[in-house]
Amino acid sequence: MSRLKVLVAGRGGQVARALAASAPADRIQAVCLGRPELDIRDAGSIARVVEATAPHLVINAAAYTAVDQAESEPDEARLVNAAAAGVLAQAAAARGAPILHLSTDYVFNGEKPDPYLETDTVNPLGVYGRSKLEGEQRVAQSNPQAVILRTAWVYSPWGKNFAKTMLRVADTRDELAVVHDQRGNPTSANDIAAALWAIALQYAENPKAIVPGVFHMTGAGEASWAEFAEEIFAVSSAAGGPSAQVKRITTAEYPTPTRRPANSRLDCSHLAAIYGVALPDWRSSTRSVVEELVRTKGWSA
Ligand SMILES: NC(=O)C1=CN([C@@H]2O[C@H](COP(=O)(O)OP(=O)(O)OC[C@H]3O[C@@H](n4cnc5c(N)ncnc54)[C@H](O)[C@@H]3O)[C@@H](O)[C@H]2O)C=CC1
Repeated sequence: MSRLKVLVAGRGGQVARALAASAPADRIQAVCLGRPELDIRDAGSIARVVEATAPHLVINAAAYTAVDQAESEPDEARLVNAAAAGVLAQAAAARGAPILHLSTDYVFNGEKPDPYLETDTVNPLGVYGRSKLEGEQRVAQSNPQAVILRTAWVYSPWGKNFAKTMLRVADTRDELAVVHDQRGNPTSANDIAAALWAIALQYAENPKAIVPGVFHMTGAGEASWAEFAEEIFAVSSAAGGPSAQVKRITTAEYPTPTRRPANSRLDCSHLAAIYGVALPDWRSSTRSVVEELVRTKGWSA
């Protein structure tokens, strides 16, 4: 194959922007589309775009990601994250194209004391997690070459994310209360993009390289939200950006519309074993994203 043509759905999102910024242009032609040209809720829009772009592979980075808001918009969350994801996967399958589909750590209830394996029982605590879980099932049923990649705690220089929120709040406050009893894997959208391109390139080399299934794909290492915030402020302060004192609190002290899993750490060894892909440690990636945010004052955007 000369150049692999990849359709990326969800253009404005963190992962889609990271994909657009890092596509290896000599080997991959990335066509990144979002609304209004590609609205994945609209099967006609998917059909038109897939016919016009004729992709060899599809990446679904479009999603309804407002975790708390999903509790009051369950139909919309389900439409985007489940039904639409299935239709996109089916449209790819009709062309013989694999789909790389992103999912979430929030498919788990967080009661396991250790990092979750792909074989562990799923049991989402809220609407968002349930809609993403149904999306996994629909995508897998609709495309025999579906690679479902569960990631977590995504941050980047773009869009809405925890790192930007911390810097924005620290710009005006000296102290910040952050929960310390939820543990997970902070994951840079840039690292997700690099991993997705690595898998796509394996397919470009060898069409038999796709191993379908569910894979965990997060930054290496782990943190609580409070530890993540502390690291963000340490890097920011060293780079001359805003920082604040972190007051470690419990989830009970910070109620939200959706319950979050106390433990959402994912074991990523299956991805390493099958695709040879492992994401860097979250601290090194946090450093580069926060330094960029400080350089560009990007937290205010
Ligand atoms: N942000 C996070 O912390 C986490 C994200 N994920 C998953 O990773 C993937 C990427 O997440 P992010 O890039 O952070 O999300 P994001 O919210 O930054 O981007 C999602 C994009 O999808 C677009 N979109 C929504 N509905 C659409 C539709 N009907 N048609 C076309 N585009 C539509 C939005 O406009 C947005 O640009 C998603 O599948 C998400 O569920 C998983 C775990 C954590």
